Amino acid sequence: MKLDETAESIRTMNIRGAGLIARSAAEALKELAEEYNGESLIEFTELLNKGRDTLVNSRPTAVSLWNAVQATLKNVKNAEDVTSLKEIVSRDADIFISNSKKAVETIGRIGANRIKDGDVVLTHCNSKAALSVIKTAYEQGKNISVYATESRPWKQGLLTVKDLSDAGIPVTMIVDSAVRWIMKEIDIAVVGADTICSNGALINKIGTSQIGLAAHEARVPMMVCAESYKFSPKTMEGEIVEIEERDTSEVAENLPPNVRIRNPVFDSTPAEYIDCIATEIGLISPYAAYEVIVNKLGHECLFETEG
Ligand SMILES: O=P(O)(O)OC[C@H]1O[C@H](OP(=O)(O)O)[C@H](O)[C@@H]1O
Repeated sequence: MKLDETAESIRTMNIRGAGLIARSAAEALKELAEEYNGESLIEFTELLNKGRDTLVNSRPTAVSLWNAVQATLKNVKNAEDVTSLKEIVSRDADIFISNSKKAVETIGRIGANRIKDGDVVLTHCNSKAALSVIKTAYEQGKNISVYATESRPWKQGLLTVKDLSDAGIPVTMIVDSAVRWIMKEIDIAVVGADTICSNGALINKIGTSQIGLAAHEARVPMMVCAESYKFSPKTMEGEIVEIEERDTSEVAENLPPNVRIRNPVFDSTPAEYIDCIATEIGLISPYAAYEVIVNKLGHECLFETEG
């Protein structure tokens, strides 16, 4: 798939889920590099930078996309010629993609340790990292069942219930507004992440903060499942994460013309509602987000887009 097609597929949500978006972006840059048949290092670098911008502008909220292109292009400056630049981008894309897949597996193993035999789990939207945790717990022989939210307006919950059902896990779908009513039956809420801020706040699918609030009220722990590239270095500089608002036709059509619709598709859950974050580098407190950004992602990535 050409880079422009990948960006368009991300925008239209044919490619979706923060981890898959990240891997697809790395793959698109790799293909762009491999297909370059010119001889100018400057022209090649400009092409890659343009590709990076096209990808990053396709969806604004999930920092996984930004971190993926940073990781793929971080050594561009070290290339001496066109051939070495191709090799560098191809290698760094492969490393990112491979580490990303391994991270989802590791998160499954670590997060599953927090799920007990007999637990009733609540999940939201369709997170590969959260599903890795739930499926690993089930594969460990734990007798669990799952409530999955519908996740309006895109109804990603339908993907989740199919996946869990295919794995043999008892699953019940509920509408998003049933979360607080059902919470009394829930032992643990397990959700994914699009972005985690330096203050530990979680940006995830719209409705996640209501789950956090209801779980907090009911003293039900909420575990976030997130690869380290879901943490945002940009928030360390005070950036406020842009919450994507998508086309209103996704919510409803043919309403009277004076009815306004809004379609924010992410929200922010404060750290105080989050029990723990299962990452590939361990189970951490949301208040350790700053350390993950500094130690795992590095300050360097903050400044690479400048100049
Ligand atoms: O990376 P994984 O864990 O698969 O998904 C993380 C998050 O990405 C999704 O966003 P969208 O459906 O692309 O808007 C959901 O918000 C999900 O929780």
